[in-house]
Amino acid sequence: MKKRFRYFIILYRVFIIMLLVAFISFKLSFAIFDTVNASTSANWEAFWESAKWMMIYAFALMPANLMFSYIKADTTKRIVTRMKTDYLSAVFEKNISEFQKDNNQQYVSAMTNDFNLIEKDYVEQIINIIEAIVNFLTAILIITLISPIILLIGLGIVVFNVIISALSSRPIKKHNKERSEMMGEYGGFIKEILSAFHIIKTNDLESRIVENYRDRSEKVQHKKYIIDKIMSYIYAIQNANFSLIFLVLMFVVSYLTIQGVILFAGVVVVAQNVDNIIGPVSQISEAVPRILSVKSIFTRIDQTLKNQYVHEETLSFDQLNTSIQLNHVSFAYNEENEILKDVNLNFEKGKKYLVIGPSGGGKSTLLRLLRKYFEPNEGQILIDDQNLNDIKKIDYFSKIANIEQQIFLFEDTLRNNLTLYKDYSDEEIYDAIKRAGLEHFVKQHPDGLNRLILDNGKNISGGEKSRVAIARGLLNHAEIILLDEAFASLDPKSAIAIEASLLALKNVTVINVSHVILEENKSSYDDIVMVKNKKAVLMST
Ligand SMILES: Nc1ncnc2c1ncn2[C@@H]1O[C@H](COP(=O)(O)OP(=O)(O)OP(=O)(O)O)[C@@H](O)[C@H]1O
Repeated sequence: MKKRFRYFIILYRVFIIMLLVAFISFKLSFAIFDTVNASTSANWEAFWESAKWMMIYAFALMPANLMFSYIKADTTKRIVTRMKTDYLSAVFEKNISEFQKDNNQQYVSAMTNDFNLIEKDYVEQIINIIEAIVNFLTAILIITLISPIILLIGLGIVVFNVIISALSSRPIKKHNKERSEMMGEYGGFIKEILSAFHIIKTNDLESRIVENYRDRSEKVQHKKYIIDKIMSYIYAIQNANFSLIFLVLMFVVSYLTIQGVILFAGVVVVAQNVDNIIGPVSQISEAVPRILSVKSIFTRIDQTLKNQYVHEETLSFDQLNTSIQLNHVSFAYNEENEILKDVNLNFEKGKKYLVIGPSGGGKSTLLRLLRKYFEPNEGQILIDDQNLNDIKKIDYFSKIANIEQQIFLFEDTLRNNLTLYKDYSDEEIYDAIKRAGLEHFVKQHPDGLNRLILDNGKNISGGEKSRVAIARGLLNHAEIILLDEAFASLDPKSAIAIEASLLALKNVTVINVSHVILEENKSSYDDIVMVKNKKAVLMST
């Protein structure tokens, strides 16, 4: 979110069209001046000529203003879309380990509530300020040409209002920050109750949840009420200020007319342009506190995106040649609880390993280290003698397949869920489908590979989901397949068949964490790893 300036380069379009509007307004003002002047001096010829130009400029102003509104809306859309897209890309820059520690709701909240506020209170207000400045300067120029003394009054107004704006933004800033945090938690709560829908209904928890929701909603609404209340005080002060400005300006103009410094036509033009002094000052006074109040939201968003731990990865990785070696590896998620201590293991290329051990013993943790989600606190994981920490994620991830019990499916076709949007021939896809035991599933549906998978696989069974994940891994031609309870939701017959096909893969290293040992395939493993009491040791099969 740093270097926000680059998002606003596109504002040149708004600026150009605004200059056009300002130019026409300028010409219109002087056409009015000439028309009134001609009428007071009873010069018909000059009157018709200037009246003609007055009409031309007045009509030209309509399409110019329309174009301005269009460009303004289009520019806002482009800036906000770019900011949102960059935000999501920055989220994907986060380390997996740090992302897992965070509450995901903060990202959801940033992409919804925070960006709505940024659009309304930041982007739109910056555009309003450009519009206001151009209008203000045009009006000042026009009035200065009529009478320079009014320029001094105009500048006085600006200074006064900027001070008021800056002072009034302070309380709003604090409340906006608190509201944004509150919205994050509120969104998390809503997500939670919707995902626990069936548990709430079957356990008769509706009234409790509704009450809890009402309390939280009340707090959120109350915060908005406080912000609105402060904003109304600010607007009231500003309105009083503007009325005063109008009176002062009209007093000065009337005085100068009596003194003979300004013509009557000048009074008309000043009156016509007073709005363009007061309006922009009002717009700027309203926009500045809103823009400043968004600063806290940007700070919060920037913090959510920051990786606490940054390690530069320098090594490329094309293929596994010999082994994956754990050298005195120790790991803890937090200081109190060490999960693995001084683990030494060697996974050889092409061999098949079954990882077993008691629940909570650290099997999945071992896999997470091998998947490069986390780094060992001590010791090293060496991939062909190169430290896994230094290997580029993009290279490494393209060579491993992760198959887990929890499988994520996109709301898209079966084909895209299998290929993960990469290019594979139909032959390759059908081969993976066959080996993963998905043939019947594909054939039974009239749309075949184009059948639609709904909302994370709501319309398919757990076993079918597992097979999709396995087919993905096979299709990816991964060199290292890491499985975590991948067969847990399969019937024994399918589990045995799929496990056997994975164990038959040549040159592919398979590390399978599983509670269940399928006796039929046990002897096809090269080694069994027991993870227990913070240790991981090889046992013979
Ligand atoms: N992200 C995490 N943060 C903190 N502690 C964690 C985290 N993930 C796992 N743990 C803890 O680490 C220990 C090992 O967990 P792990 O999931 O590796 O065990 P496991 O052997 O795979 O267990 P199971 O067979 O039940 O899946 C457990 O005590 C668990 O509570």
